[in-house]
Amino acid sequence: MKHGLPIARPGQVIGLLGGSFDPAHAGHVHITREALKRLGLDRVWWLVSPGNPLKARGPAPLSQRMAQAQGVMNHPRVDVTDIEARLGTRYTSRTIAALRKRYPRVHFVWLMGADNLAQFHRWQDWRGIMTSVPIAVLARPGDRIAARTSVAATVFRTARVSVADARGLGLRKAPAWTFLNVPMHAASSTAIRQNGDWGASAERRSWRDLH
Ligand SMILES: Nc1ncnc2c1ncn2[C@@H]1O[C@H](COP(=O)(O)OP(=O)(O)OP(=O)(O)O)[C@@H](O)[C@H]1O
Ligand SMILES: O=C(O)c1ccc[n+]([C@@H]2O[C@H](COP(=O)([O-])O)[C@@H](O)[C@H]2O)c1
Repeated sequence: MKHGLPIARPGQVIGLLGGSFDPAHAGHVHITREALKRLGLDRVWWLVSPGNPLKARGPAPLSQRMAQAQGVMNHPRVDVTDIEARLGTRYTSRTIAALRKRYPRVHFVWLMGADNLAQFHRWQDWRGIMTSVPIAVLARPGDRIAARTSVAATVFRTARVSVADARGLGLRKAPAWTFLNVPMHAASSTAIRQNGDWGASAERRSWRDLH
């Protein structure tokens, strides 16, 4: 880590998995391993978000989510980071712009579950994200059809890369995205929270309180 940011070598292909991780679970681990394998990534960085701009409910404190995520994700090529808090960014478009500026010779790939592609067109400057980094979408139970018929998938249909070519996704010029129809994992943070296994005593703050 340099200035609290991970070190990356020029030419490396790094997957970015942004999330609330409130809490991190086996589904996150599963898609991370699948992305490493199927996209030929050198590393994956988990970006534990200070707070999802679209979620009204505030997450558990960042330090608590970071510690829990570090306990769940144990892989030599994965870094669990609080990059967005360090950069002072919340919106993905700004995070990606800041990372591309700091790591001009690194190839970033944005990773997300199918549920996020379905509502991707609600993200700030989502077209700008699409045209700045390649994106890999990973199957999630219940969300495959919504993702495939989403606004983003429709608008950028000609930029879709076949699974057969997914290994080279990170070196492609954006817009370029692929849908990885990986074996699905049903874990979700919502279900864990509903079971009362996480964050019952966590101090929760709304996203607005964080600003
Ligand atoms: N089981 C899963 N399969 C595929 N993708 C997943 C899975 N769980 C999470 N993801 C993806 O990981 C990223 C971070 O997810 P997040 O931290 O919001 O977890 P979550 O389980 O979706 O949380 P919540 O239930 O609170 O919305 C998102 O892109 C999400 O789509
Ligand atoms: O930039 C946006 O407008 C935006 C809107 C919603 C979600 N995101 C990002 O999407 C990632 C997944 O969020 P979440 O809460 O579903 O885990 C996380 O990195 C968020 O910061 C980003």
